[in-house]
Amino acid sequence: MAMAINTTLLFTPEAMAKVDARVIASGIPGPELMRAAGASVVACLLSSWPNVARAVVLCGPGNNGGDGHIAASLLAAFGVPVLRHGYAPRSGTDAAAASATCEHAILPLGDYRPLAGDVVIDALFGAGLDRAVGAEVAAVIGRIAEAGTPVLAIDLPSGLSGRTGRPTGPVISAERTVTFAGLKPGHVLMPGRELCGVTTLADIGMPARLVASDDPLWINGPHLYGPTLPRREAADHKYSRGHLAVMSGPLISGGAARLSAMAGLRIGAGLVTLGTPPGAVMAQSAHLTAIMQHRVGSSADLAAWLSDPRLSALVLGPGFGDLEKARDYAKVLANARRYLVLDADGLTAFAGRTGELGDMFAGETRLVITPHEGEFRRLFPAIAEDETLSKVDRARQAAALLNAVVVYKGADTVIAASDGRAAINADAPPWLATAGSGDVLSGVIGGLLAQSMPIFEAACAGVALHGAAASQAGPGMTAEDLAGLVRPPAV
Ligand SMILES: NC(=O)C1=CN([C@@H]2O[C@H](COP(=O)(O)OP(=O)(O)OC[C@H]3O[C@@H](n4cnc5c(N)ncnc54)[C@H](OP(=O)(O)O)[C@@H]3O)[C@@H](O)[C@H]2O)[C@@H](O)CC1
Ligand SMILES: Nc1ncnc2c1ncn2[C@@H]1O[C@H](COP(=O)(O)OP(=O)(O)O)[C@@H](O)[C@H]1O
Ligand SMILES: [K+]
Repeated sequence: MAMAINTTLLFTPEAMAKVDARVIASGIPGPELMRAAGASVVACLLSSWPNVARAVVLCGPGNNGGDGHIAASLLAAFGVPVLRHGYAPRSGTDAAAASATCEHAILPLGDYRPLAGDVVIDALFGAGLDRAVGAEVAAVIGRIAEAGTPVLAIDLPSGLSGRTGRPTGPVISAERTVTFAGLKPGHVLMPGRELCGVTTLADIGMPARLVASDDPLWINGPHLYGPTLPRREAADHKYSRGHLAVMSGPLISGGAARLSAMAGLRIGAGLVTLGTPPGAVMAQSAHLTAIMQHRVGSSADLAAWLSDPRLSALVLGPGFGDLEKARDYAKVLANARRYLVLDADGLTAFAGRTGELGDMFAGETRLVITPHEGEFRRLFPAIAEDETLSKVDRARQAAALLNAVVVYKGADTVIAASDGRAAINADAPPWLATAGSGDVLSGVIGGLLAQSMPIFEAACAGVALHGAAASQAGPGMTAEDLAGLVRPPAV
């Protein structure tokens, strides 16, 4: 039978509980899963800390604790000194059976004092955590952090929500985390990703067909967008590869639009034109070679330009400046049924007016918005303030409100569509946090839209390829370097 880890879907704790139930109902007993989970924890511990002096298993009352008991008994069998501190399992449960396999007594949690050479196995709470940990757990978390004792977390560091990636209160900071069958949002959303340390996904013998979920939530990657990437054909000519327009701001802030336009060209749009206000045309000309210009000073100019049907996608916002004009242009673009990437000033222009923006772009989804945290808060204050919502929930709600694809940026960029599909991008390097890198992203997405990629897939691919270019550039990268390194993958 094919056993599996699922490396593309993300499973909320609720979705993973359904997987568990399905697997057990299929005839694989819970204790067997627990034994495999405990064994994978031991394998990780012994390969990462081969010189461990003492393995200290902190065990909670549920199945997370059960995995810890299995690990404790295996480690003892291997001759590793073992200590168990924590709570007794509830009687009659799989965790109780697991606990009975270990002869070491369970000492009170509060009695644990870290020693040099200890490695802590955190088996207190995993997917079942639903509130802040109590004072006793908080105290031991504090002592471990103070002593700098390395922690290997089972499933999730205790105190971290697997759904939101946010701590519910005091939280373990792990060096490594071993989780099972599939990642949870909490492993990739910030700050969860950092609190987990290095996360390993272990195969515990669940049949592949059962490691599935109805929730359309993925890790971002080519499994989402690969089949829809623009294909290069021998008969291609520049017009067949799409025409992207980037609206330029005034003289003082034209660089942002240039970065965006350069990225659009690099990602493969056949033509890229700056729509430039008359006062900035000369200055832009001095900087441009492959990128063309068209004079656009008013909504009427823009509407006239859009009579060219080849102009299929536009970017509006980077360095744009004039908020009223941004609103007018967005309306013209919506009426002309063009694809629009709205970024930066284009987003600020609609603060307090998201209803208006959603109405403009009703019907087939043609709008992508790319807010960073500040812009998201400005646009959707009520959603942003709701502490019960994860970043995925927030992006999904915003997407549904606007009938748009939302690219909610950050170290854990979330891409969400109005139909509920969502992806989390977890591998962008931190040196992307540099002025102008967001302008490059809007151009990448715009360039892919101009090449007729479907809108959600274009946004996912844009975020992934933007991150890949940054990884290639390395630390010290500037937005100019980044725009120069963006490339379409070979298809
Ligand atoms: N998915 C898989 O593939 C597999 C999963 N497995 C493992 O199962 C784990 C999930 O087990 P689980 O459901 O028993 O939950 P777990 O995290 O042990 O919590 C236990 C109980 O603690 C309580 N509690 C909650 N918060 C609390 C707080 N702050 N302070 C105090 N108490 C708190 C709450 O009970 P309550 O007190 O509310 O009645 C809760 O029910 C999973 O993480 C993985 O390690 C593997 O064994 C096999 C394959
Ligand atoms: N710590 C980080 N790790 C990875 N990517 C990041 C990080 N911080 C920001 N980014 C990415 O860098 C880009 C910054 O965009 P933005 O904030 O709009 O910058 P700017 O307005 O200067 O262009 C986004 O793609 C964002 O997701
Ligand atoms: K844990």
